[in-house]
Amino acid sequence: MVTKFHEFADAARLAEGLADTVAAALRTAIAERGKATIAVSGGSTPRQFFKALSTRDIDWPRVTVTLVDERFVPAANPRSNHLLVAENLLQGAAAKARFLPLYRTAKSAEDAARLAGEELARLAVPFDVVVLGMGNDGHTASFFPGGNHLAEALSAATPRGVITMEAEGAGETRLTLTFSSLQDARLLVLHIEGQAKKEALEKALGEGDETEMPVRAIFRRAATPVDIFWAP
Ligand SMILES: O=C(O)[C@H](O)[C@@H](O)[C@H](O)[C@H](O)COP(=O)(O)O
Repeated sequence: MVTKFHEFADAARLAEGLADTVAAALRTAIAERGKATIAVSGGSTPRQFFKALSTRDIDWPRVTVTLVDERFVPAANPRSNHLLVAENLLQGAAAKARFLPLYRTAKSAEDAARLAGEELARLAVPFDVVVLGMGNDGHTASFFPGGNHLAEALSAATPRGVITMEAEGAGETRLTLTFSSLQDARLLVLHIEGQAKKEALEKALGEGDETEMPVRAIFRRAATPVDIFWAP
C-alpha cells in the first residue's frame, strides 16, 4: 500500500527532502529508544541523498547503518554498496555512525549471509528506516525476477535475515535482507528517479504476479505503507 507519492522538481531537491524526512525519523527513534537503525539500498540513485543525509545534525554514534542488499564483493570493489555508503554517507559527522556490512570474507556467499544475519539479529526490530530502490524490471533489494531464491526471499514465512540471490540481471551473487526484515520498518521509503522508473512503478502498482515485479510484494503485503520519493 502506498502512503504517499512525494514528487520533487529535480533530484537535488528530492535528496534534500528525503534527507530531512529520514533525519527526522532517526532523531525520533533516538529520542524514544536511545538508538536508531537504518537499512539503505545501493545502486546509482541514492548518492545525492546519502551526501545530503550525511550533513544532517543527528546523534550519529547512536545510529546503526546497514544495507538492504550487497553484491558479494569486498568493500574495495567499485561494485560494493558498502563502498558507496562509506564514500557518500559515512562522511563528516555521519562517519561516527556504526556500520554493519553484509559482505564477509567467508568460504561461500551462503556462509557470509549466515554471518551477516547473525549480526543483524542482534539489532532491535523493526528497522526505524528502510530506503529501497527499484530497477526498471521491478526488482527491489535483490529480489530480482527469476532469482534463484526469490520465493524464499518474498515469503512471509521466511524469517528476518540475510539470504543469497543469483539472477540474470543481478551481476554478482547478491546478499539480501528478506522481505520479513524490511516490510515493517517504521519509515518505509522507495526512492526512484527518472521517467522510466515512474513508468515501471505504474506497471508495478497494477495487476500482475509478484514474481514478475517483486517490488509488488512491498506494495501489497508490507505492514508499513510505502512513502515513494520521485523526481524526473
Ligand atoms: O544493490 C543494488 O543495486 C540495490 O540495492 C538495488 O536494489 C537498487 O536499488 C536498484 O537496482 C536500483 O539501482 P539504481 O539506483 O542503480 O537504478
